[in-house]
Amino acid sequence: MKRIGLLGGSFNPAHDGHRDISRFAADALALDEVWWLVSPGNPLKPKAGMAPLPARLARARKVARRSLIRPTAIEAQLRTRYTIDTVKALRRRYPRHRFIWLMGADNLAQFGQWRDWRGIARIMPIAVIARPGYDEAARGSPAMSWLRRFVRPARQSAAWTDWRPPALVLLRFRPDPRSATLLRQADPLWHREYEHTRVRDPLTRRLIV
Ligand SMILES: Nc1ncnc2c1ncn2[C@@H]1O[C@H](COP(=O)(O)OP(=O)(O)OP(=O)(O)O)[C@@H](O)[C@H]1O
Ligand SMILES: O=C(O)c1ccc[n+]([C@@H]2O[C@H](COP(=O)([O-])O)[C@@H](O)[C@H]2O)c1
Repeated sequence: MKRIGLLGGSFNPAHDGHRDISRFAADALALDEVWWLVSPGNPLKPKAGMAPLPARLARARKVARRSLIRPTAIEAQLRTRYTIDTVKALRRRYPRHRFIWLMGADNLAQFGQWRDWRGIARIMPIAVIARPGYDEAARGSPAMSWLRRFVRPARQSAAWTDWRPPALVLLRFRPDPRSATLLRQADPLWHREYEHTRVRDPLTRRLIV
């Protein structure tokens, strides 16, 4: 049985903030691995400005080097876009693993707009990582008014495999202001470097095109 954190994202591009929050969360939650689910396309985000999936996965692999992080584009293979479908498919495919959903506070602020978000929370525990500028919106979010009753103390976070979902834990590490938006502003063509890179998905061994 492996304990796995799932961090879904556009990773457009992946950055050291993703790496640091993943490592902190792995520590707090005693995780064996953190899988970065590099999304073929966030259903709520416009396609414009989204770098190609192979470039986003290649960059994520580079940022995640020599760590317990495994970037994957498995949603492309599962043909899932909505997180509810992804988490159901992953549980079927890996019945021996235990999964916890990880997300930054900005995602919790929007969580009420995700398809069947209560269903997601009923499937696996959720750990939310504080993020500068978003914590108030997250605390007051529509989803939080339902999730609040399921909050567990952060000091118990390593015991998450004993929790019966819904269960939510709020993790606070050193606030990390890094974001993909800032990186795109500094270098909108960051993905050029990966244009001719052939990238294999480390989880499925498939070539990503
Ligand atoms: N600095 C950070 N602190 C906390 N959580 C973060 C941070 N950066 C990213 N995350 C979280 O990592 C996951 C993937 O993030 P994503 O790929 O959207 O990167 P991003 O930096 O938020 O991108 P963008 O600026 O384009 O929205 C999300 O759950 C997001 O909340
Ligand atoms: O399932 C949904 O309705 C849904 C709506 C918006 C975002 N998500 C997921 O949330 C994760 C974060 O996305 P992003 O683009 O904010 O990095 C990523 O895994 C998306 O697939 C999921």
